[in-house]
Amino acid sequence: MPARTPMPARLRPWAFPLLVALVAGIAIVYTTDGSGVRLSNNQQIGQICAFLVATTGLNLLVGRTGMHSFAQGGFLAIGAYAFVWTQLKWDAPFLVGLAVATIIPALAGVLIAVATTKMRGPQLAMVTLIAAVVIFKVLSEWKPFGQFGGYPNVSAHGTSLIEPPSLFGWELQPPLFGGTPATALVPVIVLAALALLLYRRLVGTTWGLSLSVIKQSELLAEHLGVNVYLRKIAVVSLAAGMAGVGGVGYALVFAHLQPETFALMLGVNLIVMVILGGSGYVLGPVIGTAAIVYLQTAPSVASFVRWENDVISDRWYLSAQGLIAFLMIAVLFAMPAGIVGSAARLYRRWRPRTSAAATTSWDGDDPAAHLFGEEAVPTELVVDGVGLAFGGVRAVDGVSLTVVPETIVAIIGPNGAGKSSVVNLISGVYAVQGGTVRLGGDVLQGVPSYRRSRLGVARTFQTPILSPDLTVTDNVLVGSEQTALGSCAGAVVPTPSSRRRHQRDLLDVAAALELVGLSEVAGRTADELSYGQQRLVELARALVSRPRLLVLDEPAAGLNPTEIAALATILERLRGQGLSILLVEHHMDLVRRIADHVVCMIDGRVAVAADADTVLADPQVVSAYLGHGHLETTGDRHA
Ligand SMILES: Nc1ncnc2c1ncn2[C@@H]1O[C@H](COP(=O)(O)OP(=O)(O)OP(=O)(O)O)[C@@H](O)[C@H]1O
Repeated sequence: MPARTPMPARLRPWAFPLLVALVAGIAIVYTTDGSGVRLSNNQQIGQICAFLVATTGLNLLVGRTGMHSFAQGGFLAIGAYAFVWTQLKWDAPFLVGLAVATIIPALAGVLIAVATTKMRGPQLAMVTLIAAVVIFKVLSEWKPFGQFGGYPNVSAHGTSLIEPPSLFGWELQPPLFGGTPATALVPVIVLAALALLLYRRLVGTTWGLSLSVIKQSELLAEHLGVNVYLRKIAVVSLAAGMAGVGGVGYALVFAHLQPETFALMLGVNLIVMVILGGSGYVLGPVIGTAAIVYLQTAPSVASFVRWENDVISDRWYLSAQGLIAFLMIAVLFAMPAGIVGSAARLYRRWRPRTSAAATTSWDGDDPAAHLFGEEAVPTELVVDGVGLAFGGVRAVDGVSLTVVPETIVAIIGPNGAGKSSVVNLISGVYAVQGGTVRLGGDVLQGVPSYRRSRLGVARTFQTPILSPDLTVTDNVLVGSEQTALGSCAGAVVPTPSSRRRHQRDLLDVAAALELVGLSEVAGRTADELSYGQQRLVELARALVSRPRLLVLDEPAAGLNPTEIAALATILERLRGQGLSILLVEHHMDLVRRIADHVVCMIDGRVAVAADADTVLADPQVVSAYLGHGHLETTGDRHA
């Protein structure tokens, strides 16, 4: 097979914006041409673009954050009504109307996100479904809003046709008559293009990547410094604002509001568009939205339905909606990841793996010194008399230990001794029941995990938690310092400083990957890696936040002897940089080699604490291990 020429790295970031600009340009030229363009074609294109803004926002929720919301149709309706209000009541300029129609649904999104913050899965979906119904009822039946729902040219209903707004002195004519230039479609197409570019930009930033982590594990997200509560509110609000923009597009295309358009089915349709196209992929909603809008309005579908009624059966009436539903079920049955998702998976199977390249490679001297050299603040961890009980089980009973900078402390002990519970108390999974935990001058107890992470605590888990579809680089990048507003604003509107920060983060990722020996696989997706490599990705992710304390829960579990030796070398290098390292470990060879101090726990208490040789020779330790397994564990307990 001839070698494929990869696109030059310099051009790669421009490929997608150029493609979007090209397609948008063609759509604009076509719809504003006027001569002979069919009204139905213009309305189809306008409707696809209007809905696409909403479905792209929804993709952030469904595809990225794993939150299934039926309220997006309701937010679109709020945007449409708010825009029409500003036009008919205030005679406001177009951009003012657009801003109002974005902000009001975004605020409604905040309300719904706050109300549903503790809900997940079906419960969340149900509440958003009810919200969609309530929004529809209020808008269509409450008089102040209901008056905007009308049908053009039907005097019995009165008419609420919106006068064409003007933008920069340019009248935005809706596609109401065939053959006229539909100038109103220009902003609608531009807004759809901007929504796609925003999505694409957002998901590559630390802020956007954190959404994928929330989908994977909220616990992990908290441990990476993400305030999950605020981030979910932010993403629901952003998606709702985008739905509002979609509503403006809808009002511009049809120049009036037809209340039944915004009924519950709209929310259902929007979510189906995302899933059918391929949730989590930028092109998913494009394909899904275009396919469903086309099918719903295509004359060929109507003809088929007529043919079915006339020829096959007049006893069974197959509606266009019914036919589309059948088609969708068939497509999803064949392609569970949606059209784009399944195509992407096929492509990945076929693509030569060498094509995956890192965006930034490491060409410095010492990656450990890059990450920790200048800014490292040696910090001592002091755990003093902490306790934890689960019902009647005392998992941790008055445990005290200290990790001074530039040392590795290992906690060993038989299964169920309370080792992981101590780690969980330090990282904030559980609240301590008595005792204190301090890192340098900072008191950690009572502080949520995301703040502990920002104070310098980084940890890995017994079983690695990675986002399988993301590249190794992205999986590590998400460990970079997470701040709330700054990173969101920088993600939405790129500034020179946010760009510099992103470049710096990518360089840190390259350094961390070099340090753990994974530079070669930086561009691969996490699910292409071996188990041992996945553990090292977790370690790299913990390192890019430049922690002061590194806590590792059984880092050698599942690794082969060569990988364990490599891990030992990495940890020794990190110790050399002044880090305080605490690890829970069952591999005694590793403990013997690297631990400066060993704490053996038995039944929730510290039984012995000293250097490795002393602890491993202690009769209590020997008998506790003999009771539960082997002390000289050279193999892998989990294998
Ligand atoms: N979430 C929980 N709910 C109830 N009991 C728990 C929970 N987590 C731990 N325990 C109990 O607390 C005790 C200590 O468990 P822990 O996982 O801390 O032990 P460990 O030393 O880490 O064991 P292992 O080496 O098997 O990981 C055990 O009796 C365990 O059953």
